[in-house]
Amino acid sequence: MSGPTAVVLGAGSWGTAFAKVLADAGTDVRIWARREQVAAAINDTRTNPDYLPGRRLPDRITATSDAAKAIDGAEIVVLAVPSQTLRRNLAEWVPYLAPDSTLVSLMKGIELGTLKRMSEVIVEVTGVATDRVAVVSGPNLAAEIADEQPAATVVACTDTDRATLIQAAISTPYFRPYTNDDVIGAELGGAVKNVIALACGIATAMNLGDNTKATLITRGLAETSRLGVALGADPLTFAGLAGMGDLVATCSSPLSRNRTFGEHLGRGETLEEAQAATKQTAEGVKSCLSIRDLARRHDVEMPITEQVERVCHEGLSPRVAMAALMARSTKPE
Ligand SMILES: NC(=O)C1=CN([C@@H]2O[C@H](COP(=O)(O)OP(=O)(O)OC[C@H]3O[C@@H](n4cnc5c(N)ncnc54)[C@H](O)[C@@H]3O)[C@@H](O)[C@H]2O)C=CC1
Ligand SMILES: O=C(CO)COP(=O)(O)O
Repeated sequence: MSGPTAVVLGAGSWGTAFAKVLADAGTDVRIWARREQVAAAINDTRTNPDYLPGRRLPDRITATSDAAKAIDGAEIVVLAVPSQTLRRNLAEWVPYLAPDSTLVSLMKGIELGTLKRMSEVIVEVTGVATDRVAVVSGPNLAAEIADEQPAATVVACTDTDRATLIQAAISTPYFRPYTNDDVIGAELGGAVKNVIALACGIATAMNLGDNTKATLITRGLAETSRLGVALGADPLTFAGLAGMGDLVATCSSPLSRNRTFGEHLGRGETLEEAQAATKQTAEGVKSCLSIRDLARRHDVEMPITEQVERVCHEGLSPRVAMAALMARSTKPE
């Protein structure tokens, strides 16, 4: 059975793995790659050696670096570029969008300066109604999904029919999507967990143990929920796949780019040294700034995010940051 046609804009590791999920669920998929050589490699070798080496991609996937060709006629338009470049990329793609297409965000970040969530950026740049935008977020480390290891995710959309359409388009024996109408909660869960994963990476490199990491995860979830509720999210979302699920996966996994980036910082490297050592997007490094600003704007306390921002961008030593967290005034849980 053939599903709707889809385009995935962005040939990074999650964009490519997600295209495989769509294809395995019976959807014909085009991938847009920024670099022609990445598109050619996908078409010629059925792999994406730069971002997802060693995983064979289904024949239903084709790739191009021509955005107009890629988007033409697609009913599902999946956005999988780094959060901070979305606005610029999307502005170029608007003319090619089909009138009733569903725009799906895979991105886990908050825009610098505007402090907008990715779905807000999408609505602002394209002018589409909010209910045409869906967010897919959950414990979905790209390499594990590409290896077909069982995992679940959340499809959040205010339009239940669209959420169900996307759910059907990505349901496979190894990928199990749940629908949810809490777009704000799903996006905040995804963005803030990257910052907490940086903290867990820092703690790992400091040789701190599982109690410390469980404390960061749990109190990280508390500050995520506080911000979410202030912005109108359903607190229950944070107990689900897009909240706790993704937080636990990212904070525990050596596959996480954010946690790995945190390890570089925890070993005493500067931001520049850590950046030089990593090729892929660690969204939390920039989003810790916008999340901190969002928290301040809404008068929400986010102590872990504050300390991660200081370590990343103000050169604070991880030991001083950890001591500052422990020295906060005592309070009820
Ligand atoms: N990799 C993962 O396991 C997961 C990633 N995500 C999220 O998905 C989003 C995309 O991440 P990945 O695919 O992992 O990224 P990646 O780091 O593997 O690749 C990023 C992609 O964006 C492209 N890119 C970089 N700068 C660009 C620009 N200025 N304009 C257009 N394209 C540009 C790169 O060429 C590459 O194709 C991020 O927000 C990430 O947080 C979400 C779930 C899982
Ligand atoms: O979002 C992710 C897993 O759900 C991937 O996390 P990283 O971007 O830290 O690799």
